[in-house]
Amino acid sequence: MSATGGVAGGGAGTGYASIFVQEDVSTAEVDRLEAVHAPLADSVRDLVAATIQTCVDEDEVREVRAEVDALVARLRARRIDGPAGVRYNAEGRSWSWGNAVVGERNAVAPPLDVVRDPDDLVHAETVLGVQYEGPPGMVHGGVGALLLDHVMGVAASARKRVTFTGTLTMRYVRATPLGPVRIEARVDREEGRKVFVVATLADPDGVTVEAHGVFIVPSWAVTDA
Ligand SMILES: CCCCCCCCCCCCCC(=O)SCCNC(=O)CCNC(=O)[C@H](O)C(C)(C)COP(=O)(O)OP(=O)(O)OC[C@H]1O[C@@H](n2cnc3c(N)ncnc32)[C@H](O)[C@@H]1OP(=O)(O)O
Repeated sequence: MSATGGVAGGGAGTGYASIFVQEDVSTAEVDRLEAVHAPLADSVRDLVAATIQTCVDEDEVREVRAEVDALVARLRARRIDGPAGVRYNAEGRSWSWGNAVVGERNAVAPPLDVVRDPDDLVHAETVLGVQYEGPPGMVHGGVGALLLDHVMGVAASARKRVTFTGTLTMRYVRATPLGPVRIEARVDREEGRKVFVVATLADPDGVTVEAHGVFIVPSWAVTDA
């Protein structure tokens, strides 16, 4: 999120008009809310991992389930109706709390902080735990594609330009062990509304996945800026 600016977008008929929403809220207030909610998502991540790994007895599992159901009911007592969408303020701060990769409130998302360097290399690091397993002890191939897609999308989208994934090609060079990973992406070239992006996913021993993508500035998002 820190790598993207606000995007005035989602024209009539696109279906996106209601999810790119400008809000009259200060950056300080958005930061304050994130500081309250992000730790809850962290705790839920721990809950997911604990649910996979627990060896407690069956009665304990049933009791924990009842407690979790009660917590869910408390959180749902007041809630938005539908997805969190992408929001931005007049200061250019954007936030997408439900995003599957970077959503600050989304426990499904690994805690991925995407950074854009001054030379436009976009990168992110995270540790993939037991929740992301595919082959035994290894990262699920779709999870690798998910992370790459997002970081590549940030690279393609640049500051005030929004792009959508058109085509993604993955070459799985070798299996990625669960644990620390680094994703890097950069724009290779542009042709009209098409942005060609190259990227890698790596473990500490080197590249495990190479990716090429075509990201498209949708016709409804074309601006003069
Ligand atoms: C606050 C804001 C934050 C914003 C977030 C920032 C970071 C977020 C990061 C998120 C990252 C996660 C990101 C996600 O998860 S994005 C979600 C996954 N992607 C989608 O859902 C996309 C669905 N498809 C579409 O919306 C449209 O089909 C698009 C927008 C792709 C094109 O529809 P449009 O009507 O505009 O296009 P056009 O027909 O005029 O064609 C234009 C040109 O493009 C070429 N072409 C067309 N389709 C494809 C294709 N599939 N592959 C390759 N090329 C394609 C076409 O030949 C033509 O080329 P040329 O003939 O001119 O040479």
